[in-house]
Amino acid sequence: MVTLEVNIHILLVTFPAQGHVKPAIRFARRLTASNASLLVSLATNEAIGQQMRDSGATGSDEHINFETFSDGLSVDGNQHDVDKFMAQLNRAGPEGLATLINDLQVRGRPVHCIVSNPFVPWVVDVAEGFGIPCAMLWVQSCAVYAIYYQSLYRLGEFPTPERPNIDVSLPGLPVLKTNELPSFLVPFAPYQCLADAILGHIKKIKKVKWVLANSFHALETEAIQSVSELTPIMTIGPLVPLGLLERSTASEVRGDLWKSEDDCLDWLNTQPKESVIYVSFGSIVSLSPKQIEELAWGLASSGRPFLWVAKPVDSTSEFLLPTGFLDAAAGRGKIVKWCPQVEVLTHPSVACFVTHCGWNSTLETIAAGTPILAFSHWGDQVTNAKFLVDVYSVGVRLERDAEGVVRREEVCRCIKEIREGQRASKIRENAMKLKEAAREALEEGGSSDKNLRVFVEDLISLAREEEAIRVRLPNDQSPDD
Ligand SMILES: O=c1ccn([C@@H]2O[C@H](COP(=O)(O)OP(=O)(O)O[C@H]3O[C@H](CO)[C@@H](O)[C@H](O)[C@H]3O)[C@@H](O)[C@H]2O)c(=O)[nH]1
Repeated sequence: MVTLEVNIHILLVTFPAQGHVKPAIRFARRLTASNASLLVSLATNEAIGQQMRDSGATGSDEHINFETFSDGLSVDGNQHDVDKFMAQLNRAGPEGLATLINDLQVRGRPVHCIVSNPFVPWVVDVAEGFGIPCAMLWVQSCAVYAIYYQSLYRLGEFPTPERPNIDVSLPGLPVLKTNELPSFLVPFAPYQCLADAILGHIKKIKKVKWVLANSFHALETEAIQSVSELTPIMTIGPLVPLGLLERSTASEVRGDLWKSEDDCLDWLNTQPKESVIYVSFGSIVSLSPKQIEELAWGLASSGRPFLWVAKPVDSTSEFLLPTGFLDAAAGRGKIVKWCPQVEVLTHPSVACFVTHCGWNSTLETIAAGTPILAFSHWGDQVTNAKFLVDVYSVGVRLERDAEGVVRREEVCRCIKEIREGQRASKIRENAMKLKEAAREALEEGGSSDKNLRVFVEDLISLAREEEAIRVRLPNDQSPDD
């Protein structure tokens, strides 16, 4: 391991959401494990910072420091109106972040590089204002990156209000129907502010020195090749705990925003091998009461044990299970509000995962080699589902009816399909091959390992140059003067 005379301090600014905090912490761990000269400060807004402290997510790690910046909202402020929240974050975030950077300088921790994940385009401007080199940690798939990039620059034909339903054909990707594109790109789709934020971030990509993607080459070879011809990208994933790939038993800072009900692992210990259906929709997706009802009765009538993460969207709402369901599923079903997903996915009792196909869940499942029942909702999830089912062939898609509901019969049909018959065997075989490919990407000399080293070496060279300039300059001059 190369060590430097100076420490290199990386400020990792994460969008305040579970699906962004988790890969950011895992990236921080990879960096600090790769070189003893690297220190990482992970920064998010005050509300999420508080939530992380409350759930014990900030755990101890001598090379990773947890910081917050102000977005002008109180820590217990209502963040559930996405439009208002994004507007506030865009308005107050830049000043809050600039204050934090100055404060770190005063505390003797000048920042050498800023890394941000998507949805916070203003971070690039703040970094530029301070003259600090900037990287983007892309926390979705490279295929999705390619789609957003080409939509931004209209490099292909995309749906418009006049022609909302077209097939989109882009190099290196399968033909995508409108409902397989990241939903923010579909005309009149909800959460336009998120489309603006993500496209706004990609627009600034020319000012960013490195784009580091949480993916791996063997998974997305063609998409990576085709997008690389347009704009540079380096895969450094999958950002999953190494224990998931059986490479290490090192403990991880888990980064959960909610207290995890770890005793579900004891319950899993009592279940037969490869029998349990694990069900979770990540941190943001909410199901309609009708959908909860259909899913519940589908699980109850599947005849199999299940572990269901039934999380209310926020502290003011409840997750209402249908009357009689708990009695019907007694002894066979376990319901929790949050679980240690990585441990669950690797538990020998788990047979398959009913997932919303968020990118972290997707990569964790791939790394665990667990077959998937794809139940996507919006954003990149729909594109991830397309790839999981039709390209990687590691899952089965739960189909919605004309009202947009996945009915109980469909739940049962898919559980049967992923467990029995020829397609099920092929899916299990493919899942094991992808797991192996994920392991290879991360092992020494693997594609993601090499890219991470390139990034770290670039940082070291930059720090050396800066140090050389500082030594040559008189004491009262900074390199920028
Ligand atoms: O009980 C649970 C449930 C989830 N998780 C973890 O929470 C994370 C969830 O991330 P993800 O699967 O990506 O879902 P979301 O939180 O919904 O992520 C949002 O952000 C992602 C990155 O932008 C997008 O890919 C998703 O579509 C978007 O919904 C994963 O690491 C899970 O292991 C737990 O630890 N315990």
